[in-house]
Amino acid sequence: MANILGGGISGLSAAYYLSKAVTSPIALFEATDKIGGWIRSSQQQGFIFESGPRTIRPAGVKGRNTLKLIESIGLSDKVNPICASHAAAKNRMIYVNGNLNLLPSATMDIFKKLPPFSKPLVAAVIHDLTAPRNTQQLEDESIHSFVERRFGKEIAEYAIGSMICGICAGDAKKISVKFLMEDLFRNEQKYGGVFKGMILNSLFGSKDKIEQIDGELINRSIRQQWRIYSLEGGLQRLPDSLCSHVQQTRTEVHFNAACTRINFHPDQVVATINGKEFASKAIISSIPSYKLADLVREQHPKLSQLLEDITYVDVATINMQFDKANLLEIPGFGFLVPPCVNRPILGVIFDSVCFDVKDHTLLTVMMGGNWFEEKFGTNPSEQHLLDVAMKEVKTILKISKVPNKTKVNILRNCIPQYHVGHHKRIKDIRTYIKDNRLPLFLCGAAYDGVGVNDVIYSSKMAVKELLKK
Ligand SMILES: C=Cc1c2[nH]c(c1C)Cc1[nH]c(c(CCC(=O)O)c1C)Cc1[nH]c(c(C)c1CCC(=O)O)Cc1[nH]c(c(C)c1C=C)C2
Repeated sequence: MANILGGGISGLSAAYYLSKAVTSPIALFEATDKIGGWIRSSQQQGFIFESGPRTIRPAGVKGRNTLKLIESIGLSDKVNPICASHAAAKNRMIYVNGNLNLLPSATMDIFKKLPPFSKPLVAAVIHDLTAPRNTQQLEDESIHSFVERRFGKEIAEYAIGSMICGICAGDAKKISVKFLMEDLFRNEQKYGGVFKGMILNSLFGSKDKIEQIDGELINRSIRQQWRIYSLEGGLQRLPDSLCSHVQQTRTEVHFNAACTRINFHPDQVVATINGKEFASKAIISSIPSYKLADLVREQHPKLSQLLEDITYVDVATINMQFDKANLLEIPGFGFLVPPCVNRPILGVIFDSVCFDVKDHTLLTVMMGGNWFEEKFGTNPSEQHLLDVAMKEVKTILKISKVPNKTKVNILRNCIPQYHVGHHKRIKDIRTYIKDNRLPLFLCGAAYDGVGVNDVIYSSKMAVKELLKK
């Protein structure tokens, strides 16, 4: 039926959705000896170190879709939720002007003047209501320039600059507004302002039909007001369990099976893997776009170029475990450092707060992203990255104790960057595939969202598309 390339969470999800719909055997090819992609949890003397993603959001259609999948593979009782009243859900900070500043968490906070902002956040609403409409009908722009025009410079620099770091380790001055705020961007174009658009849309706008996904775990997440959740034993339990599940439902998972070429023929598509040819009716690709670009270059150079134009960044994550509890002055999710502050780190996650670890303090320092090479060169040593991380922890969190255990992870090309023009590029890629009738179905982080929920949902959509043919 179809061969699947890539054994990260997206490829495994594709195998899961496909195996639910068809009875023929499915083959999944993973280039390395591990499944799970960037989701990697390791046990260190009883503590869990996550090198990549560690939590998932339950909200929205994509969030509910992931909960449904988790329930259906029997992981409901392994979910560790963080509810609305938890410190990790309420306290998020940004480091500006030499201080950790709590971001507003309650509605009434928008009327208060909270540093580092020089005015109450309600001033940003007034700014939007009074700022002129952009007269040029832009197809796209950077999220920084859009937010600066509509809500003012401080919101763009501090709030959006750091948020984009926390989501894709990217530069808000390069990332497309459509990455996070497509509806708000359209509101301005249609109504002249974001809030004007929100009000008019709620009164007169047509309501889009939202996919209904129900389930016991979803109901529990709503009842208990989950904000984020992790899994007992670490997030890697998700790809591990998904892999066991699909292996029991007719999917053959091949390890150390890197694809080196894809050849499209009139009635089949052939993937060359370790020198052997594997024919199928279709291919679902969940591998990074730059890797897929190499595989199709010979037959489809134009498609290859479009795929190659999606750039990726490197992120270093440094896990630290201190043999002492309560080293943090303010318990919370952690803090982000906006790029305008120009420090060598992007942020720090307070893992011991998020995961209720008593007696010890666990942190993860995030570094690099869009600024990896600028700050650390092309090939920094693990020791150098660790030294920088420890120095920043000492300066910002005033923790001068030496960590008992550390782990440095350098994640090369881990997050795709949805730069201005990304949506047009993705449209061009899909148009090319359609016009050339290629039996190629795309999922993964490169196209329609970089989060765990996004990539699982992208696999569901890729399978849906394949089954339509
Ligand atoms: C390896 C670093 C990652 C950075 N962003 C992501 C990864 C994997 C992906 C990501 N992180 C967040 C989102 C938003 C939606 C969501 O699914 O929650 C996405 C797509 C939010 C987020 N940011 C940080 C954390 C711990 C989370 C929760 C989700 C997760 O566990 O990844 C902190 C953080 N992430 C990055 C940086 C630089 C950073 C800074 C403190 C980059």
